Amino acid sequence: MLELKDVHVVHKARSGGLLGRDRVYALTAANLTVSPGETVGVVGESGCGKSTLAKVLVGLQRPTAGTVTFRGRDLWGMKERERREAIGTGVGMIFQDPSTALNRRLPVRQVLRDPLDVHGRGTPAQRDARVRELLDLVGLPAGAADALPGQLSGGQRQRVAVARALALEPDLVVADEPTSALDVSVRAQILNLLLDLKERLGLALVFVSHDIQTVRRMSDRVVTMYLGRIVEQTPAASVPLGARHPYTRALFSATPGLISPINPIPLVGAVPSATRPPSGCPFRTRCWRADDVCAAEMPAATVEGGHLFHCHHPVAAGATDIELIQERV
Ligand SMILES: Nc1ncnc2c1ncn2[C@@H]1O[C@H](COP(=O)(O)OP(=O)(O)OP(=O)(O)O)[C@@H](O)[C@H]1O
Repeated sequence: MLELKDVHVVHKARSGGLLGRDRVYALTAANLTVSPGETVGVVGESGCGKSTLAKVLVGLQRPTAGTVTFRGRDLWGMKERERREAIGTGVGMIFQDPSTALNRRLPVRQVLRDPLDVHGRGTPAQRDARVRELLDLVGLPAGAADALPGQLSGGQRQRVAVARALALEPDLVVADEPTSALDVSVRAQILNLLLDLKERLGLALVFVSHDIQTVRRMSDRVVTMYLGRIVEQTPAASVPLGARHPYTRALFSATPGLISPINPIPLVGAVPSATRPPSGCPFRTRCWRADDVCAAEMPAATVEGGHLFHCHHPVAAGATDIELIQERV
């Protein structure tokens, strides 16, 4: 349904740098396919390019290089009007903070009618009916239509954002940290709503989150990003012990409540700057398995069934955290 091929996004550095020429390598050589009905979870530390990937998927970020194919057509080869129509009706996006994503001056009714009006869907009466249907779909009372977003709770606002994303019956919803701005008490409700809607409507879902436990629980496939690169794609059922990339293992090991809450595999040092990524494998400066080969060459993809990873020295499938910690000593 949606495919990224060798997609790069390079920004000019905000700081400008020497002569203003510094570049930020936000996304490098990204290859990703999203199939109908599947849930893809994206994990990685702050600044690794998760939001950039999400924006590329929903057509909000034009790649510096590479192709984005949506329903068999090159998204950035289309005329602007066609692209807006294809993305506007085919992909819904849910942002982190519903307070900023929704227009505060418009009542919920208009927030939800807006995409229907823009894309000329149905008669005015049919649009009103669709608004009622959408509120019902996300578990809000019909009376919520008259409220301004500011009069709703954070959880209710995010329900409105979910309803808006679904207004035009997309095949794919991309949710970028959809619960991180919400109270802990309502996070589970929003996640369950997303899962429920996904099942009922047969949606594909791309779910970006810092909360890797949740990603693991919600997804069919876990995509690990590091310094702008997709370094591993693992079937969620085999995460974490089946993951082969040392970074995925370290990331999941550091999550309380997973396999080794007491002795996580330590991630030594900080993530290098995205303006000067290391040569070869981007993770090598923090990897206990790295050697000269890792510094010389970016590892090609190894594909084993539905599992893909880029590593010269992958961890054995099933290796325990304790075994990996011992390797480091
Ligand atoms: N418009 C921009 N101009 C310059 N640099 C940018 C821009 N947008 C993102 N970046 C940089 O690109 C890199 C990737 O950013 P991105 O927001 O995609 O990461 P992220 O994984 O979503 O981070 P977080 O989890 O903190 O939201 C970062 O180094 C970020 O500072």
